Amino acid sequence: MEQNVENIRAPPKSLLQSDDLYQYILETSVYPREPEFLKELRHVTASHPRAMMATAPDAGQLMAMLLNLVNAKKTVEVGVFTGYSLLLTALTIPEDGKIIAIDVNRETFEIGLPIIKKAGVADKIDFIESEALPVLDQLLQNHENEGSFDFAFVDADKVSYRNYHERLMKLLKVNGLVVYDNTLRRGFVAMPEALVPEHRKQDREISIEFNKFLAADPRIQISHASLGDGITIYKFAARTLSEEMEQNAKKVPSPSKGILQSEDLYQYILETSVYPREPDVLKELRHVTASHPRAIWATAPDAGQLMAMLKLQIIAIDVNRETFEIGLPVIKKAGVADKIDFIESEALPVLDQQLHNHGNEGSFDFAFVDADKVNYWNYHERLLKLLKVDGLVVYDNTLRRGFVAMPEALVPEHRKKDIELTIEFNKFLAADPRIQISHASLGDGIIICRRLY
Ligand SMILES: C[S@@+](CC[C@H](N)C(=O)[O-])C[C@H]1O[C@@H](n2cnc3c(N)ncnc32)[C@H](O)[C@@H]1O
Repeated sequence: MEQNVENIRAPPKSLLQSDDLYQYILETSVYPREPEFLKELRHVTASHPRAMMATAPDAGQLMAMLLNLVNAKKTVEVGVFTGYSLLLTALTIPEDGKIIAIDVNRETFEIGLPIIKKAGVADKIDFIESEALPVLDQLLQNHENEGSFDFAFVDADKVSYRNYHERLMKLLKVNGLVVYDNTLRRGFVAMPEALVPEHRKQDREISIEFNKFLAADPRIQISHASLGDGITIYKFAARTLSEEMEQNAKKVPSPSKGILQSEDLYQYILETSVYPREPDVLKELRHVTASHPRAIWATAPDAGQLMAMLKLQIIAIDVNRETFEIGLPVIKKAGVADKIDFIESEALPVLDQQLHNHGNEGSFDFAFVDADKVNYWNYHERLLKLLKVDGLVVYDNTLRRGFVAMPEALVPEHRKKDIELTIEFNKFLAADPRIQISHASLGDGIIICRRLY
C-alpha cells in the first residue's frame, strides 16, 4: 500500500483535544499539589534528551490516589528512568513500605537519586539494575512472595508486557493493582496505520495487541484511563468475568464527550476496554437513554469504569423522578433495586437531613455528584461530614468538554456562567487541604477526592 508521507503525524504532546486543556489540568489540579521533591525531580529530568519518558504528572496523581486506596506497602516498579513514578510511590507508601525498582539502566536512576535521598525515602527502595523478567522470576522462586504485593507499576519495554503480566498476576494479592503506562501511545493506537511514522509502527502494534489481550483477561477488572499517555489499571478480582464478557461484546454507542484529541481515540478506548466489559444491564440502560434528548447527561462509560474500580454505596437523589423511571425497569431487572433509596428532591435538604442523624456522620464510603454546579460547594461541605475518613467523593463534568481551558471569547454566551462556576470549583478543590485529589481526563472530566481527616 502506498503511504501518503505528508499525512504522517508527529506525536501529539497529550491525548487531549488541546495542549491548553492538558496544561489546565496540570496547572489547576496537579502542580499546586505536587510535593516539592517531585517537582524538583521533574525539573532535573526536563533537560534529559529522553525527558518525554517520565511518567506524566496527572497519571502520577491518580497513581498516588490508588496507592492510598489499596493501602499499598509492598510494591514493584518496572522501568524507573530518573525516578518520577518511583519517588511518587516512595512518598505515598507508609514508613515501613518497600519498593522493588527494576531498570536496565542505573545511570538515569542516579540522576534522580540525590533528590530521593533528600526526600528521606531512599530506604524504602531496593533498586535492581537488570532486565526485569529474570528479577520477577527470581521473586517467584521464593514462594512467600506469591500473592504478597499490593501494587505494581509497569513502564518499560512494551514487548515484554505479556510476560510481566503473567508474573505479576502471581505476585499480586487478590484486589492488588497493577498499572501499565503508555497504553495509548500518544493516540497512535487509534490512528490509521498510514498516518503512523514508520519507526513507531511496531511499537503501536504491540500496544494494540496488549490492550486487547488485557481487555479479554477474565482474571482482572480494568479501567483504561486517558491520563498522561494512557494508563490501564488492573484490579485483581476474585470472581471470573469471562461469561459476562462474552455476552457483553455487542456494541451500543455512547454519545461522545469529546475532550480527547480525536473521536477515534475515544471510541478506541470504549471499544477496546470499556464496552466488552460493560455489564449487559448497563448497556441496556445506555441504550434506553440514547433516545432521550438529554442523553449526553449520562455519565461517560469510561468514567464509570474507573468508578467501579472504586467503591460504591447508594442513596440516589434527583429533582426529577421521571428520568429515573426510564432506567428503573432495567435496574429492577438487574436485581439491584433493593440497594437503592431514590429520593425525589433538591439534594441540599436531603444531605442536611442525613446530617441531622448524627449516626450518619463519617459513615459513607462513596459519593458521586453530577447535578447543579452552583451547589457543588454546598454539597462538598455536607459530603465531607458524611464521608468516612478515606471515603471518596467523585465530581463529574469538571472539564466541560474542554471549555474550562478556552479563552472566554470562544465560550458560547449561554454557557459562560456555568463554565465559570466549574473553573472556580476546580480551583477550590485544588486548594482544599482536607482532601487528596486526582483530576482525571476521563469522560467529561472527573475529580476524585479522598477525605484525609
Ligand atoms: C518510560 S521509562 C520509565 C519512566 C519512569 N516510570 C518515570 O517515571 O520516569 C522506561 C524505562 O524502562 C527501562 N527498561 C527498558 N527495558 C527494560 C527491561 N527489559 N527491564 C527493565 N527495565 C527496562 C529503560 O531503561 C527506561 O529507563
